[in-house]
Amino acid sequence: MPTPQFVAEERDGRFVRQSNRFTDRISRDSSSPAGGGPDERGRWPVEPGRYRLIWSRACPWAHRAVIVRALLGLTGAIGLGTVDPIRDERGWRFTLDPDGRDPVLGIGLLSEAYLATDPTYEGRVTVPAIVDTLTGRVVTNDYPQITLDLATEWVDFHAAGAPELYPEPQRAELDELMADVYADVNNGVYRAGFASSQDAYQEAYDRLFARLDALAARLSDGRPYLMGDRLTEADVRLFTTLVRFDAVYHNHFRCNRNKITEMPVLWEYARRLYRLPGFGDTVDFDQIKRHYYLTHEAINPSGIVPAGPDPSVWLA
Ligand SMILES: N[C@@H](CCC(=O)N[C@@H](CS)C(=O)NCC(=O)O)C(=O)O
Repeated sequence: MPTPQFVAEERDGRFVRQSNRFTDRISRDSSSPAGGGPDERGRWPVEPGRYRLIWSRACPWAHRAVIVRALLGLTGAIGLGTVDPIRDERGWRFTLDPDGRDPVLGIGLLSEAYLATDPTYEGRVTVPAIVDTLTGRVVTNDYPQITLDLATEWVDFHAAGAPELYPEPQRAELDELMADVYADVNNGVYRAGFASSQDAYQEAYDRLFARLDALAARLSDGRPYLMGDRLTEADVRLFTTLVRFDAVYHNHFRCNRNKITEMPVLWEYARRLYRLPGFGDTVDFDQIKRHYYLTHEAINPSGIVPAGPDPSVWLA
């Protein structure tokens, strides 16, 4: 049975994210033949049509992979399975599919793929996960690496004109920027929301808004994207938190110094991204809100899902 979400993941009132993951990779460097499993370094061969990305529309970490897959034109090369935004005590379920089973993998619960990979697995069953359709095994749930590998290992299958999301000359700066965005923003909202002491909450809140102010200052020179004129992985990573912010984090996670709609530079930037193919068209506010407000009982015991905010502001 999967571990309940976020139990026992704290230290001194501070929320600590799990680190155990499946960390194999799909790589151009794999020495395995087509149809083969991982090589001695855990590298699976790049093969269009073979792998299936499993996501929840609610999950910001999984959402990044879906945006990157769309931006790079990999929708035909890598399949997509969608779990129900509401986990029950068995974890993520394919209840949105006919007969409650993923039509390609034939499983009803994502945990089946995890246990097929490692029958002794006791970590969290998380999305995103990339599953091998030939064996039903989880290749990776290592979400930071998944998107970087889509950008760098799948280049032979990118659409013509696809953006270079992780450009070599900018990697040092990008890595530093993405580390800050992760610590203070992507994970920062969770650190505020799941803090169980006032001090831990305050620290996360302060760091979150200091970082958002710094990001707004960075964008205030008129650049369209964080790294300048070109869209990169950093924009994808920031977007998935910004798009959930007013609907969930501001209220549910008490990140309420202000809404994103009240930060003019960030709001304009977020809406610019929202309008790009792959971004707004992969956002589902209903599933996002139902996931957070219905499954974090400790934070929202009534299970009431707020009616607002009006999502049409994103397209105004
Ligand atoms: N927890 C993952 C990141 C992805 C993640 O947290 N996904 C969430 C959904 S947003 C999940 O699947 N949670 C299920 C659980 O923690 O049991 C990790 O740190 O490796």
